[in-house]
Amino acid sequence: MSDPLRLGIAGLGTVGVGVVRIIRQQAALLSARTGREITISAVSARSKGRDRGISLSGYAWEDDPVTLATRDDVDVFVELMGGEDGPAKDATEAALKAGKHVVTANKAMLAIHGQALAELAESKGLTLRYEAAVAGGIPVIKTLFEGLAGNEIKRVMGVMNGSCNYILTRMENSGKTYQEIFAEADGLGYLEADPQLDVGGIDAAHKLAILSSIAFGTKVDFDGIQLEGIERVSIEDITAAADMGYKIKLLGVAQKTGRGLEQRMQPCLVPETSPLGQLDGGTNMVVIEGDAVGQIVLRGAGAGEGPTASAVMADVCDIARGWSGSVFGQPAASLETAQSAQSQAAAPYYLRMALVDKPGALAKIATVLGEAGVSIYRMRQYEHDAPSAPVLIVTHKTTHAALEAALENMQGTGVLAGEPVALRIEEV
Ligand SMILES: NC(=O)C1=CN([C@@H]2O[C@H](COP(=O)(O)OP(=O)(O)OC[C@H]3O[C@@H](n4cnc5c(N)ncnc54)[C@H](OP(=O)(O)O)[C@@H]3O)[C@@H](O)[C@H]2O)C=CC1
Ligand SMILES: N[C@@H](CCO)C(=O)O
Repeated sequence: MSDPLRLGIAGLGTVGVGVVRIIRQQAALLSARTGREITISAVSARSKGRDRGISLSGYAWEDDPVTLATRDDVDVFVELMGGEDGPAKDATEAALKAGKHVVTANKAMLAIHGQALAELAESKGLTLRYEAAVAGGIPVIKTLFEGLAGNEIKRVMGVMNGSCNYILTRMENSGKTYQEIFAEADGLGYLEADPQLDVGGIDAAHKLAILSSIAFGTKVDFDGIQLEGIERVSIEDITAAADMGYKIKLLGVAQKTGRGLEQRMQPCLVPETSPLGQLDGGTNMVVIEGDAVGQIVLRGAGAGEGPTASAVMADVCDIARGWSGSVFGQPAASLETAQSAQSQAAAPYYLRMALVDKPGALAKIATVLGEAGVSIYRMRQYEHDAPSAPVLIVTHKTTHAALEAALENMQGTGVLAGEPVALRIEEV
């Protein structure tokens, strides 16, 4: 049997503790599978005295993650602290400069600094792996790297933030408002310390940026993502969408078009019978379309101690086996700079509006839509007591530009009793 693979783990929170637990509980299985013992030389976290519910005996303690990352008895630096910059980035860079492989779960760091870190790792002939950074326990990075290596990837999409999917599903099941369910999720500890990372769509967009790079051979381009969170999704829209046969999901979509790389993370309607429509609670789903394989769907836990530690250990095991490879699936120097493109592909849209309840109001809206070239596919007006009439419209496929023109022209009709809501319907 080869020499042990010695880890230095910085970060002993949810994920770090999960990794230590697997290494302690599954030592025999891990060495049988990799042909090497996997050991922990040293650990680091902020507070040494904190009870973490696991024994850390036998591991050296370092207060400073950079010192940990560069220790002589560390072969692989495992970064599980989080944060785009600060100690996570400092220690990752220090580890690579000191000749250590790195495994991280840190999507924020990779979405912003992925290219520079990849270039550094590859210049040193080192491995930088991050299976846990996207969709937690779902092996989506490995699927793209290995299982789909023979495919030209056409589209990647999915629900990649469990907290948002939990909130949207709970709103749907309970009929409660966004504000009520946000407070509930926060109270249950389901949200990041900065909840804006979740509900603002930023965490999910970090993940999408990483997937796009691997799928399309482009440099990670977080800034190129058209981003909108779930804060403005109302219970009225969730209920109305359900009535028309749809669910609202925070959906990430990335695809290469003739004009460049289209990346968007925004609330969309999906058919309730589709796999994405049936994804409830905190679960994640990633849908990948390849030219040869067609469409595949991956589903599983996107967060939590066990699932995320499982993904970290997949990377550790690959390094133990001596498997390496480029950080984003092809040499970092060969990744193209993405030309970001707004979606121009036609799609159906959902429109919810309140109209002044007087003769000809609906006709005026239909005229404005028609003049912009937007064709109505389905329409519903509900019984009402209020002076305004609630109207739902599902359009035929139309471009975003045509829809925007129609929405703008509606303002001049004098029949709107509130701001219309328009959401894209994603065909999945
Ligand atoms: N939790 C999850 O389900 C998932 C998490 N991830 C990613 O995994 C990473 C870790 O997440 P998670 O375990 O949830 O985070 P936690 O907040 O639970 O743990 C963070 C750990 O890092 C330590 N830490 C923070 N700052 C420092 C520092 N300056 N020096 C040393 N140690 C430090 C903390 O120390 P102390 O305990 O003493 O405070 C803590 O042990 C993040 O990048 C996250 O985005 C990815 C997928 C899912
Ligand atoms: N806040 C994230 C954690 C996993 O990245 C989520 O809800 O999916």
